[in-house]
Amino acid sequence: MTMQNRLTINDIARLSGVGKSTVSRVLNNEGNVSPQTRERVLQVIEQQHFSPSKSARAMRGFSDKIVAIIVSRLDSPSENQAVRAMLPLFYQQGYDPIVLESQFSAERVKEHLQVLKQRNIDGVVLFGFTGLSAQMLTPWQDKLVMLARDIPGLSSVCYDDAGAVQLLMQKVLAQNLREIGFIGVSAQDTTTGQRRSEAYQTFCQEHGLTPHMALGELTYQSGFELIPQLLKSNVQAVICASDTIAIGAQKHLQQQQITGVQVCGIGNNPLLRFLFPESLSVELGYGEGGEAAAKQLLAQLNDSAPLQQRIIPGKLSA
Ligand SMILES: O=P(O)(O)OC[C@H]1O[C@H](O[C@H]2O[C@H](CO)[C@@H](O)[C@H](O)[C@H]2O)[C@H](O)[C@@H](O)[C@@H]1O
Repeated sequence: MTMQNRLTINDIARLSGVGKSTVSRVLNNEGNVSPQTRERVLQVIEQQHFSPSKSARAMRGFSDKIVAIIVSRLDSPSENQAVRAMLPLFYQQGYDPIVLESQFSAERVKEHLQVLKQRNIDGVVLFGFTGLSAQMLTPWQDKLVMLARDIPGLSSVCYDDAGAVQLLMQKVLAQNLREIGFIGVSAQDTTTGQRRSEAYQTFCQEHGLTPHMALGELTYQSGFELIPQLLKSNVQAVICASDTIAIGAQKHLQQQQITGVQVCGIGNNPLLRFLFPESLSVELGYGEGGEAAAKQLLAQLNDSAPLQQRIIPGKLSA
């Protein structure tokens, strides 16, 4: 346990030679404290790396109920949709949400969880990813819901990765397009990578189609740079593992004035619909997933509800 952990407002008051209420007034930025005293208290707070506990926060009029949302990327459109859907539910129940970012680093998640434990945070929604271990997360199982990934022993809300690819493949095949390419991401990413790529390959095998695959990153740039490889194989349609990748692929086709290639994505991103309305996409249920994760976490925290693993079904967007 760190020094920071053990200190209370009483300790700060003692070390500063003032009363507890004075420390509280300084923390609250209220008047009625001389500049010298305020300076002294702030110095002690800084020296001791003091941060007020949840109960002290409550004393200062902040909510005593806090949930953390650990996203993988703050600039991810899909994660933003999910976060936006969960926020109103937390607010309704009097929880203040705080947002942290993992950048797909298990080490960073570990650090975040350590701090959240020290701060006695009520619960966590974690956008999961490959590389997170059950060992690290199981101690949190009663107060954690994972989104986009499942780990045995934890509540989770996942998307139907394989189902989304199948929906798109069926749709383009029904249009009698048989040269279908795929732009995916590395199989080190279990869901967006491995599951979606495998669904594509399996579908090709089952329907006697020749696979044409290119793998890159979760970026516009990847779609833009990889589609030329598939065009060399005269593809008539390209399934992209995400709408972000599909936007990049469409941008290339637009720049090169290539028409007649049906581009498909996954995620029903409004930007893809706005820029390239001729694209096909699957509504994977990010909003629904965010809502489901928030509801599950609140049920665990408020009613000790049992852990639950759920998969949101996707549907072709209109
Ligand atoms: O371009 P985006 O809108 O960010 O969508 C790309 C994919 O993002 C999500 O998957 C990635 O983050 C997940 C955690 O949220 C992680 O589990 C997964 O491995 C990453 O690929 C989202 O879940 C996918 O549906 C999006 O396609």
